[in-house]
Amino acid sequence: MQPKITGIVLDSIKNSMDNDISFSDTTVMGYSIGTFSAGFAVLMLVCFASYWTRSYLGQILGEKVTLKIRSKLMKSLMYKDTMKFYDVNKTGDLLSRLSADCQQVSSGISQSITEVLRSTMLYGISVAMMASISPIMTIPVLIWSGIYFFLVRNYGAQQVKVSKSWSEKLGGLGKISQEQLDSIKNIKVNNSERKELTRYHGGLKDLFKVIKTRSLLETNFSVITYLGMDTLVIVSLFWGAYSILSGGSMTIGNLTAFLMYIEYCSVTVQYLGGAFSSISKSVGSGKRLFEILDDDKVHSPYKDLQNGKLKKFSANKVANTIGTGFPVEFKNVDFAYPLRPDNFIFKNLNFKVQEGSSVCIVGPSGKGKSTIASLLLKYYPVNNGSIFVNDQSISSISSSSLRKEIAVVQQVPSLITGTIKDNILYGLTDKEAKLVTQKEIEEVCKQANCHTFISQLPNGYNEKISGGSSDSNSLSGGQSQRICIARALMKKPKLLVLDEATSALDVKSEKLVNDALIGLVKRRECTIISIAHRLSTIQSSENVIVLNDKGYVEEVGPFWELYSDDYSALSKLLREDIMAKNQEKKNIEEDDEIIKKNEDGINVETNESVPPAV
Ligand SMILES: Nc1ncnc2c1ncn2[C@@H]1O[C@H](COP(=O)(O)OP(=O)(O)OP(=O)(O)O)[C@@H](O)[C@H]1O
Repeated sequence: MQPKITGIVLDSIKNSMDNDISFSDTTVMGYSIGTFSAGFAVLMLVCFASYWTRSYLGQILGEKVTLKIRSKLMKSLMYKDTMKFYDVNKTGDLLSRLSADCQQVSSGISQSITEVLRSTMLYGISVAMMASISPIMTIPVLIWSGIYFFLVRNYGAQQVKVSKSWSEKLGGLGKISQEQLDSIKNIKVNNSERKELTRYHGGLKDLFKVIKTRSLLETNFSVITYLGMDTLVIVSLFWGAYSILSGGSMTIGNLTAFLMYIEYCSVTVQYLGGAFSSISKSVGSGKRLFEILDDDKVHSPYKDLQNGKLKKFSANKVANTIGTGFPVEFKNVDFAYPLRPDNFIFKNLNFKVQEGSSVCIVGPSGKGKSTIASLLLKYYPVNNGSIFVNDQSISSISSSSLRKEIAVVQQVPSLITGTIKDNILYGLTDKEAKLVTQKEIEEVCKQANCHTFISQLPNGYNEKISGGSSDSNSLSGGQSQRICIARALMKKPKLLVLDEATSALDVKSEKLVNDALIGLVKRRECTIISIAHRLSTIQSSENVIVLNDKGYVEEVGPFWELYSDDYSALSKLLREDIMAKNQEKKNIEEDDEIIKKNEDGINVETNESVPPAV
C-alpha cells in the first residue's frame, strides 16, 4: 500500500500547490494531512509487528525443522540392522549429512518457503496495484513475469543437480578429514603429512570446482533478473513521462507509485530468486538425506517383528541340553560381504558348538574368523544356509532380541564417554542397571581382572573416561580390554563371543581372565566362542575349530587331542605361526644390524669401514 499512498499524497500536495492551499488545509482522501499521517503511522506499526512475528516464528520453525530432521536421521542411522550401510557410507560423509545437509534442507523448508509465499503475495499485489494505475503499462511487467517463471524453473533444475554434487563433494571431504584425524598417529609415524595434505587438497579442489559452477549459475541468474527489472523501470519511466507530458491520464503521483511498485517487484524477485536457490539446494541435499531414510524401507526388522515376519529370540533352555549356555550351529553357510558379492568367504561352512562348551576358532589370517562373529550377531545376512542359536534359525528372529542375549568382546576395545561404572553397565537396560549392586560390579570386575586397577584410580568406579578406543580414552589397551570383558560378563550372557579379546593382556592377566571364563564353562552357564592366535588362549578352550585357507572347516576336535597330534591341522598351523614369528624376529634383527652398521660408517655389503663424508 505504501507506494499507492505515497502517490496519493504527492498528487494531493501538487493539487494544494496548484490551488494555493496551505499545508494545514491540505486533505488526503478526505482527511486532514495530520489525521492521515497518524493513521498511516498506525498502519506501519501493525506492519512492523507482523514482520517481527513472521521473522521470529520463521527462525524458530527453521530450527525446529532442523532438529526434527536430525533426530529422524540419527534414529534411522542407529536402527540400521546390518552393517552393509556403514560399509558403504563412511562416518565423515554421514557427519556431513547430519550437519551441512540437514541445515540446508531445513533452511529451504522453513525460511525459503515462507519467503516464497510472502514474496509471491507481494509480487501479485504489486502487479494488481500497477494494473489499477495503468493496465497498459502493466503489460511489459506481465511479459517479464512469464519469462521469469521459465527462467526460475530452468535455474531450479540445474541448481538441484549442482547442489547434490556440492553435498557429495563436501561429504567426501568430511570422509577424508575424519579418516586422517582418526589415524593421525599412523600418519605421523610414516611421515605422511604432506601426502595426506595433498589428498585433502584434492578433495578441496573437487569441492571448489562445484562451487565455481554453482556461483556461475547464481550470478547469471541474478544478473538476468536485475537486467529484466531495470529494463522495466526505464520503459515505465519513459512511458509514464510521455503520458503525463502528452496530457494522458497519468499523474506524477501515479507514476511515482507505479515506479515504486516496480521497485517492490524487483526486490521480491530478488528474494524469490534467493529462496528458489535455497529450495533447490535443499532438494539436492534432501536427496542425500533420503538415501539414508529410504534404506530403512528395504529392510525394517522392527516392522517385521510387529507384523510377525520375524520372531523374538527365545533364551529358554532347549530340551535335553546340559546347562543353560546356547548351542550354536552353522549349517551349509555360504557368505560373501555385500561390498564384494563375488568373493565368497565361506562356501558350505558347517560346524556345531555344544551348549555350555568353549570352542576356539583358529585359522590363517584373513580367512573369516571374525566374519563368523559378525554372522552370529546378524551384522550381515548369509547368502545361503542357516545359523542356529539355541535351536532357532537367526534369519527368522529379530536381531535386537538375539543381540540382547549375546555378549561380544572385540579385539579393539570401544568404550563410551562416562564413568567406568557406566561402561561396565552399558550392555544392560536402564532398569536392569538400577538393580545391579556395587558388590556385583566388583565381583564381575574381579573376574575380568580389572578391579585392582579401577580401585587405584582417583575416583575408582566413578572415574570419568572419554569414549572411543584406548588412543583417546586415557586407559591402556589392556585396561580398556578388561573393562570390555567385565561389560560382557555383566550381561550374564548364555553365549559369549571373544574376538581376540585378550590380545592386549599380559600373560598373568590373560590367565586370570581365562580361568574365570573356564569357570563359566565348567558350570555350563555359558557357551564361549573365541577367536585367537595365541596358544595360551587356544589351550584354554575345550575344543578347536580349524579353518583352512579356503574358508572351510579343516578340523574339529578337543584341543589336547589335536595339539598332541603332530600331523593335525592345528599343530601345522601353530608350527607355521612360530616359523613366521621367528622369521619376523630375524628380519627385525637384520634391519637393526644394517641400521647400526650405517650409523657406525661400515659398508653393509663389504663390511669395510667407510670414511665419513666431508
Ligand atoms: N566389511 C567387509 N567388506 C568386505 N570384505 C570384508 C569386510 N570385512 C572383512 N572382509 C574380508 O573378509 C575376509 C575375512 O575377514 P576376517 O576379518 O573375518 O578375517 P580373520 O580370519 O578374522 O582375519 P585376522 O586373523 O587377520 O583377524 C578378509 O579377506 C577381509 O578382507
